[in-house]
Amino acid sequence: MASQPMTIDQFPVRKKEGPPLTMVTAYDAPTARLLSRAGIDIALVGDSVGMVVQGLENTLPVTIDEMIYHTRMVRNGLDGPLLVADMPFLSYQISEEEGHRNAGRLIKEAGAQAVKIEGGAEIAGLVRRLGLSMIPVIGHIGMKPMGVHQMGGFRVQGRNAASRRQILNDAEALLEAGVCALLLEAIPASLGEEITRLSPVPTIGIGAGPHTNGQVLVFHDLVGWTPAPLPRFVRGFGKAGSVMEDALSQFRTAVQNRSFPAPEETYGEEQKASPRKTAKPKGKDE
Ligand SMILES: Nc1nc(=O)c2c([nH]1)NC[C@@H]1CN(c3ccc(C(=O)N[C@@H](CCC(=O)O)C(=O)O)cc3)CN21
Ligand SMILES: CC(C)C(=O)C(=O)O
Ligand SMILES: [Mg+2]
Repeated sequence: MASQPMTIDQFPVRKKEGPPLTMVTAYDAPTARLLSRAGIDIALVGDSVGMVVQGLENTLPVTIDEMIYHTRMVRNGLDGPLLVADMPFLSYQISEEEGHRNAGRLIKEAGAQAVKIEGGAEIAGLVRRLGLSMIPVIGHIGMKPMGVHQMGGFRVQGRNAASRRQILNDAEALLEAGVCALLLEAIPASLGEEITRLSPVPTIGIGAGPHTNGQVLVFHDLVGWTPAPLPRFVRGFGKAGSVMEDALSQFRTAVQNRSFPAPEETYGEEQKASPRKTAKPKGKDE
């Protein structure tokens, strides 16, 4: 259960003391309720919705209107975790003005409390501009899934000296521009450690090793609802996929052998209290 609602002013504190931050993706209200009940710190409405929910091969087709729609649904079920929304592909790359308008929509129309943006030094101007509108930004560096075509697939980043230097430069530029946290994706643990050491704000890692100030995973991956093969950094903490599949096959069997619906699951012609669901004593029906 959520104790104190999570807010961004607690980030510097959680960097220094307390347990590592937990962030999990959510795309709808029922999932938001689960995160809230489990005491997760941050709900991320990720553009991974394109892959995980829409069934696409990458995140590029996701639109700002889809992100607003999903962020609203999450907001409606959320009680406690901080609400962060991803800026999708082409919602901020064309101009700072467009980025400003779209980040503002996620806050104003959808109820996000911060936005997350893939990019390094090239988005520093936008981060500063959003800061002037008091919109908190999480910078997302390392593997940036929107670069899938440039990378030729989803590839671990920062493994050679030049790439490592570039990611460190990006981290420094974002920190200078005033990000409230850094999300580090698919980089060697030693680089995750180095950025965490130089950063005054929390780092949250996904495939960035054990030294970051928090960890994030995609909901469907961590509950065991994503088909194999999974990236190396995923741990399936549950078996939600097989639990739901089992419920579905039980339903199919029960319908086919006519054990469902049973009499107590069936309406008579008279109004009758259901023995399971109402407190009305038996025999007092009108
Ligand atoms: N379900 C899901 N989980 C995610 O973590 C996730 C998404 N979707 N969609 C958006 C991005 C894309 N992500 C990905 C996708 C694939 C790999 C992957 O295949 N990694 C390989 C390593 C590749 C290499 O060695 O360079 C692996 O085996 O870990 C990693 C991150 C992370 N994000
Ligand atoms: C994987 C996380 C960090 C993300 O950006 C997303 O879910 O879109
Ligand atoms: Mg994303």
